Amino acid sequence: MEIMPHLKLPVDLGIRYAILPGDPARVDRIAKFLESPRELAFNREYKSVGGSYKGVPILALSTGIGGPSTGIAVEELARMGVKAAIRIGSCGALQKNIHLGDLILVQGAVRDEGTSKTYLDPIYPAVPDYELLAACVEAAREKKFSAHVGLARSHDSFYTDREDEIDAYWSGQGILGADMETAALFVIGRLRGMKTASILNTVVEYEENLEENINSYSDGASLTMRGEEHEILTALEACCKIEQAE
Ligand SMILES: O=P(O)(O)O[C@H]1O[C@H](CO)[C@@H](O)[C@H]1O
Ligand SMILES: O=c1cc[nH]c(=O)[nH]1
Repeated sequence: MEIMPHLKLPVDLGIRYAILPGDPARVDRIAKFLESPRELAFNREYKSVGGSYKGVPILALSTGIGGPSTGIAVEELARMGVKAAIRIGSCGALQKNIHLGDLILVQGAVRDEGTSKTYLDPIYPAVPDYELLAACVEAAREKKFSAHVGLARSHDSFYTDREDEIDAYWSGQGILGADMETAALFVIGRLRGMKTASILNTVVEYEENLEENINSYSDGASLTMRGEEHEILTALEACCKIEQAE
C-alpha cells in the first residue's frame, strides 16, 4: 500500500474532509470534538487524527509553520483524494476593530510568501472555494460567533526588522489579519482541484505585543482558546453543510 512520504498516511485512507491547524498540539484539541478519534500518524510537523463529526469522516492534520510545509501537506492530501480542506489557524489582527478570539473568514490572501510563487506568477489570485467559504460564513453566523469576512496577508518571515512598517502598510490597505499559510493553501489547493477555506483565530490585536500575546495563547488564555473552539466548530459544521449539499 502506498504511504505518503511526509504525512505517513495511506493513499487510500478514504477521508474527504481535512481540518488543517498549523500547530500539532491543536490536532488533539480538534480530536475532542470528533466521534471515535484515533491518532493516525505523527511525522515531523504532521500530526493526524481521524474521526467523524455528525457522521461525516474528518481528518485533522497539522501543517507546521509556513508555506513550504503546508504545500507538501496539500499535495499529499490531494493524492489521497481529499476534496475539501479548511485551515484553522491563528493570526495577528491588522485592524483595530478585531479583538482577541474573533474569527477572520478569509475571502482572499495577499501572496507575500514564496511557496505559491514557485507554482504560479504573483498576479494569480489566492482565493478560497466560494461554496466552502459560504458554508463557513453560514456556520459562524448560525452559531453567533464573532467573525469578520475579508482579506488576509500571508507572509514568510515572522520576525523582520520592518514588521511594524509592513503591518501599517497592509492595515492601511484594509487587510484584516496576518498569517503564514493561507495563500499557499489557496493557490496549491486550487491547482489540485481541492476546495479550500481558511478560518483564522485572532491571538494578537493590532499594535499589541506579538510575543507576549502568542505566549499567552499557548498558555491557554481564555479568549483565544474560545476563538479556537469557535473556528473548530465553524470548520466542522461547514464540512457537514458541503457533505449535505452533495
Ligand atoms: O497557529 P498557526 O495555525 O500555526 O498559525 C500562525 O501561527 C504561526 C506563527 O506563530 C504561523 O504558523 C501562523 O500562520
Ligand atoms: O503577524 C503575524 C501575527 C501572528 N501570526 C502571524 O503569522 N503573523
